[in-house]
Amino acid sequence: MENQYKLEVKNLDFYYDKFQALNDINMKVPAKKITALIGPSGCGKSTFLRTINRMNDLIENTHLTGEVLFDGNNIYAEKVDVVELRKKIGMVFQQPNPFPKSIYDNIAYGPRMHGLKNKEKLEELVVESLKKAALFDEVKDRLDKSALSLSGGQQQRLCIARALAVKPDILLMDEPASALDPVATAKIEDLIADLKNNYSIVIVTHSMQQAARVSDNTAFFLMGELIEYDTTETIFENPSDQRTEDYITGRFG
Ligand SMILES: Nc1ncnc2c1ncn2[C@@H]1O[C@H](COP(=O)(O)OP(=O)(O)OP(=O)(O)O)[C@@H](O)[C@H]1O
Repeated sequence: MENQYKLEVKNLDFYYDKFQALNDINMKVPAKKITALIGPSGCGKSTFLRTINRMNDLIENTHLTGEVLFDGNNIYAEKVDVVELRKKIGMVFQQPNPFPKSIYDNIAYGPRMHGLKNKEKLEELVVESLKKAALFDEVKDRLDKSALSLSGGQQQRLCIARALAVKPDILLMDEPASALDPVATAKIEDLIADLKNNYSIVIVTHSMQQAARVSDNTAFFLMGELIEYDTTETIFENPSDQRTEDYITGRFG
């Protein structure tokens, strides 16, 4: 049987110094689905997302207890190679953050770092990644131009292409469209829907409309706790917790 769940989070507590930002999170993330994380500002969505590929390791004075199983293996086990892990679990941030390099080099950077030297293979991979991120047609004549010359929406798709180039399994997205206008946002949402066929996606969003539009399952967080996690339809149409209902109907948050 193919692994039904890509990720299994068990009894996860997370602390910034003495402040507990996540409290006993238990959650299973299915493969090749889109899982949205929603909740009011400061409830721990981004913190939770960063625990999934150990980005929080980069923040001083943090610690966690519990487990995050990726394909059944605890990513916090001692022998885990974090660079390899982040290759399999890629991340796209709120602000597009291309390197100040050419479009081509932005995409080629990761594969090169992981040892791919062959020029033709690299080129193939760059083209393939740009196509997957629905950007190729717009940039194919200027791959040698600076990535910073692209529009915000194009830059974000470039960052998605860059994440795809190292062939991840999971894509983590932290409000990937919040810095973009509605047209660019729609493109990113279409792209995310498309990517679901091949990747498992976890997306943090402030926009409940966006969660409702793109995701299969939705998790509602409040003050560091996972209050309710169900199909997106259930969360938005028939939530079982009053706090979820209050949030999605706009009564707080
Ligand atoms: N680097 C940090 N150091 C200390 N505390 C932090 C740090 N990052 C986040 N926090 C705290 O942890 C809690 C959760 O923050 P987090 O950014 O995960 O929330 P969020 O739900 O993603 O919020 P938003 O929607 O505003 O981005 C907040 O109380 C925040 O102040």
